[in-house]
Amino acid sequence: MSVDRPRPLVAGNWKMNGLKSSAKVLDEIHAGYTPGLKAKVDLAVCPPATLVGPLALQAVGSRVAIGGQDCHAKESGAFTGNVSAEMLADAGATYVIVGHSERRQYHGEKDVDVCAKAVAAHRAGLTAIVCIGETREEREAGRALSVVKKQLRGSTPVDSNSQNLVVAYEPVWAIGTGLTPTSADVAEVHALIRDELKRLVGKADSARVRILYGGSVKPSNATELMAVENVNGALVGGASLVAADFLAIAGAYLE
Ligand SMILES: O=C(CO)COP(=O)(O)O
Repeated sequence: MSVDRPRPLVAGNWKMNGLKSSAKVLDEIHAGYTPGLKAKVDLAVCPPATLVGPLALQAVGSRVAIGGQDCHAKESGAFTGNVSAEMLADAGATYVIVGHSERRQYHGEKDVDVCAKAVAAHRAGLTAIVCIGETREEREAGRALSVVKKQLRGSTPVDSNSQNLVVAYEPVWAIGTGLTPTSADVAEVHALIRDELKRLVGKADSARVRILYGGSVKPSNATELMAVENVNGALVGGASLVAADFLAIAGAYLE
């Protein structure tokens, strides 16, 4: 293994799912995060904002990191309903997802907004998981690479480095659909992201940034997807709600 190859990260995005009773899912993840798995892969769980504090307390000492799913660009103020990166950090989060396609689609977030949120994450000491990915129409029009490149450039703050930035490639058409790109297509996009990262974080650090694949990752396809060059883990939606499935996906790194 090359010295520079980043340690993989498997992160669960619970989206708008999870109640207090979901603590048991985290318990099950703790129980299954064996020393063998800990040696190979980092785990993070990104629950809804209401559960960030409780799950972060529950996760103390477990090496499962907790993250938010979005943050406001400002530290505080009159922004009813929003949560700042500082609040997430205060609640015990160490990651925050920004620019998820569901935020871009349903909340009209543009690259510039995503970048401002990632800046906020860095200001608060959080690692930003910056999400990018093309729609079905864009892929069919042969524009996947140019869309991903533009989103990455527009959404990544200049102060990014391999510690405070994770990139998640999530083709919109693969999210929640059971569809996944071919390994060759994933490899092509991840190679482009790696190459662009040279410009964004510098050549030396670019090899250490974790680039996750997301979109219908399941235990049944994790081994193939995680083996693709420049794939350094997964951002998992639906399958992360079931501890056994989430752990089985992470278990791809034991093979
Ligand atoms: O959007 C996703 C993770 O952020 C992927 O969701 P699914 O794994 O449910 O397709």
